[in-house]
Amino acid sequence: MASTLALQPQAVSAPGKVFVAGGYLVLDRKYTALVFGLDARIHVEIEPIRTKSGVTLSEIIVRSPQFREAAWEYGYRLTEGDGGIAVTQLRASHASSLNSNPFIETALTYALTYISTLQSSPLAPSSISILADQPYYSNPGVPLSPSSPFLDFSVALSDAHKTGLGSSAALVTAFTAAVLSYYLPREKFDVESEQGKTVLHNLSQASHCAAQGKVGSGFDIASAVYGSCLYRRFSPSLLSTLPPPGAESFATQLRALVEGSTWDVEIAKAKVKMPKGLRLVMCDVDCGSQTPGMVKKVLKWREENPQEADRIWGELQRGNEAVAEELTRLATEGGADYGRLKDIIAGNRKLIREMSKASDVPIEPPQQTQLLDACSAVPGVVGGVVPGAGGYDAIVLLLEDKEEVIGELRKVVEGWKVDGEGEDGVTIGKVGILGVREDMVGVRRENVEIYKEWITETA
Ligand SMILES: Nc1ncnc2c1ncn2[C@@H]1O[C@H](COP(=O)(O)OP(=O)(O)OP(=O)(O)O)[C@@H](O)[C@H]1O
Ligand SMILES: C[C@@](O)(CCOP(=O)(O)O)CC(=O)O
Repeated sequence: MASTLALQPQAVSAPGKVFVAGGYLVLDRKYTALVFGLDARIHVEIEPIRTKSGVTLSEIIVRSPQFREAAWEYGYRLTEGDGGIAVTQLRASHASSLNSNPFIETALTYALTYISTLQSSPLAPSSISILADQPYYSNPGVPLSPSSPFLDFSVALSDAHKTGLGSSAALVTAFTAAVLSYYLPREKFDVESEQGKTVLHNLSQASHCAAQGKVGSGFDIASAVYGSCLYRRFSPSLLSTLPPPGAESFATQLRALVEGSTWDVEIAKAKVKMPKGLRLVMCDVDCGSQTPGMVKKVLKWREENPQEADRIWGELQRGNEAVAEELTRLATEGGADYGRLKDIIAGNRKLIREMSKASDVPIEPPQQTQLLDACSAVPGVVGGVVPGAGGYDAIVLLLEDKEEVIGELRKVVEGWKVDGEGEDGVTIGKVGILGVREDMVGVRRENVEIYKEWITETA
């Protein structure tokens, strides 16, 4: 498959997220979430395939050069019956095993299929590189050169320790945007335009859900596209009638879904601001315990105790909106009296603990209560919460953006030690401050030059 037009290299990045308020509630459209985009981004660069040998390859090669054995080669072809573009992973050699990456494979299938509905010319082969900012993983890494912003982690992706910033959502968003920007002319897709963002959001939600095999609230894709926002989810039924890739009419239905007006998602960027003197800090908590099934268990509790759950969720929703309103008020009117904000956050934490207890799910378990209380007592720290679904592995704090406040906070968290295990048998280990803060900007085009040293030719 060869194209007649010379395609220009493109690069796009999308931010990670921290879910400050509305975990669980946001699964129901009645409620909203307060999500902040972070200044940690996943970058995707795409360019024509270059081979040392000069041989023409008709495939799309995706690499994540910061990790070992992280290359995926795909063949692709237009299917019959309007089933879209079928993507097949190829083996690099007979000896190598197939190491699949469902997020990349699905995002590629959906993006190429959408493109195929907009233009009939064959899609030229390409080479795609993924580069992630350091805070996504807690593994130590080394820069390729002193000026390089990206680290070589020297491990396989399966050995990367994720810090929970939403790597798959930022990846799917940046990847989809890069592929669309590369193959489509600007008049058909412009990542900087509102229409372009809508298409990107809808397409990325559809492929991220398909790759995950479940329909979550989609807050992570929304913040990867739009940055910090107040988010009301789309109706999950929107995705239920889409046929699977390759099935009859997948391509037409995907385009209709992505461009259609049925999306009832609400993204309010204007309702979320960060006052000038404040910032977010995230702490990663080293903890062996994973808590699968938390969402299922909370939803079951809600189903079985509708009155109690409605009361707690109603109060939490008001508290969550109050956080957004107070932040916006402080950002607009100025002032440095954070007393009200402190009270609102403390009130929300109380409700979260109530929900934890009632559902018997460790959303804010006692180990995290101790850590949050200690951090909140540091002068200049307004408050903090367990982000997203909660659990043992992270906290997020709102504090005055001053060196001395971070310095004092660092002393508390880095010396943090819980003696013995909690009643639930879980011990939390080392706590570290992640090198991230909030960022209001979502997906954006990048200069392709910054990735040069990471891009390798194909043999
Ligand atoms: N740098 C990368 N290169 C290629 N694939 C990646 C990269 N980072 C993440 N991924 C893909 O995303 C998957 C991780 O996604 P997952 O949804 O489990 O976690 P997350 O989005 O980082 O975390 P959370 O939802 O807890 O915030 C990896 O298994 C891999 O397929
Ligand atoms: C519990 C939930 O509301 C938030 C999960 O957030 P996180 O994966 O912990 O960042 C689930 C969802 O919104 O899809």
